[in-house]
This record gives sequence, C-alpha cells and structure tokens, in this order.
Amino acid sequence: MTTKQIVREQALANLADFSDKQRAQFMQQTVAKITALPAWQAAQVIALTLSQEKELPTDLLIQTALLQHKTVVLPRVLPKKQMVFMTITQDTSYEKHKFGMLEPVGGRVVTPSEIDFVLVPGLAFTTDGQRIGFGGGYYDRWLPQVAAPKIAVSITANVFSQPTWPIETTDQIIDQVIVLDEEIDNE
Ligand SMILES: Nc1nc2c(c(=O)[nH]1)N(C=O)[C@@H](CNc1ccc(C(=O)N[C@@H](CCC(=O)O)C(=O)O)cc1)CN2
Ligand SMILES: Nc1ncnc2c1ncn2[C@@H]1O[C@H](COP(=O)(O)OP(=O)(O)OP(=O)(O)O)[C@@H](O)[C@H]1O
Repeated sequence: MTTKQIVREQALANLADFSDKQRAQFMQQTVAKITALPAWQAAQVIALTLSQEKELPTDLLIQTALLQHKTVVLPRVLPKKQMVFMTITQDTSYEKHKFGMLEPVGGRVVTPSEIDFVLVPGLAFTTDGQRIGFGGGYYDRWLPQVAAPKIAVSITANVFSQPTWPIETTDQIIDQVIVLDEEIDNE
C-alpha cells in the first residue's frame, strides 16, 4: 500500500511520457469513445473540464459537444473546496485561477440536478471506479449532489485492478473508466 500522493506523482509521470502526436490521438479517441456512449447521446447538459497541461486533452470533446448543440458546463472553484458549473459558448473567455487552471468568465450557473453527464477528471483509477485527482477533494465533495452518469478517461498505465492506495470514506466511485489505446506510432 502506498499513499495517494505517490500514486498521483507516478500517474503524472506516466502522462508526461507521451508525444504531442500521441496526445492528439488520445484526444480523438476520447471523442470517439465518449460520444459513442448512449448516456452521452441522451444527455443535453454535459459537465466537462478544460484540461490543464498534463491532463488528457478535452478541447476537441468540448468543441464536439457544442457542435452537437449540447449545453456545456465547466467548473469554477469556490472557497471551502466547492465548485460551481457555468455554461459556456464558443465566445466564452477564460481567466487563469491562482491555482493554475483556466476558468470560464460569465455564463449561467447550473445546478447539479440539471446535469445529464459528467466527465470526471482524474489521474489514476481502478477498473471498478475508484479515483485519484489532483488532491483538492473538489469532485469528492461535488459528485454526491449529482445523479447523472460519471465517466472518466485514462491511459492504461494509470488504471489498476485494485487500489494501491488507502481508500477514504469521502472518495466517490465513478460509473465507468474509458481506457485509451496507445496506438503504434508509424512515423
Ligand atoms: N482541468 C481541470 N479542472 C479542474 C479540476 C481538474 O482536476 N482538472 N478540478 C478537480 O478537482 C478542480 C480544481 N482542482 C484543483 C485541485 C488542486 C489544486 C491545487 O493546486 N491545490 C494546491 C493549493 C491548494 C490551496 O492553496 O488551498 C495544493 O493542493 O497544493 C488546484 C485545483 C476544478 N477544475
Ligand atoms: N466530502 C468531503 N468532506 C470533507 N473532506 C473531504 C471530502 N472529500 C474529500 N475530502 C478530503 O479532501 C482531501 C483531498 O481528497 P482526495 O485526495 O481524495 O482528492 P482528489 O480526489 O485527488 O481530488 P479532486 O476531487 O479535487 O480531483 C482529503 O484530505 C479528503 O479527506
């Protein structure tokens, strides 16, 4: 058994291993696999995140959702480790939070009950839905308010059959982890 922090650091190191080309392929696979899910297709209001440098890229999924005329909502963090989700459009501008992530400016706040599908960010997972994020506990606090399907995307190296870290009672289980394939680089 190790700590969440050690698994987090290893997961970040694994994510850093990939070329820009491989990351672009991951982004396309993410769109193909996520948009094939019946839960996505049925959803009108979709909670995504704007990926940070080391995370799997979500830009194309955001664009795809907007093109499919879905309502896309992105998080802003609040005091006391709370989050609020705001609607975005192609014209939304973003500001850098002091913790480093970009957050939408303006838009309408949606309540958790309005959301139909959640893409949960994370660094490491188990196949049955345990998850480690960046360590703020933001999603662990917010997810209990959400009834919608909770889906994540990961590289193979960061998915475990059993947790190698201690599980806390506040850890929230997600419904499905989509594992991306590492394609052969033919160049
Ligand atoms: N792209 C993306 N956006 C996201 C998340 C995410 O995982 N990915 N979040 C998923 O939760 C929330 C932000 N989570 C964060 C978690 C930790 C820290 C962080 O740097 N914490 C520092 C400082 C904390 C402090 O000063 O209080 C630290 O822990 O050292 C920042 C944001 C909302 N937006
Ligand atoms: N609902 C909660 N109430 C109080 N403390 C919580 C709650 N959820 C998580 N925590 C605490 O927050 C801290 C960070 O949790 P954890 O390491 O699981 O975050 P994470 O899942 O990696 O981060 P995130 O959810 O932001 O992606 C831990 O100390 C945890 O005990």
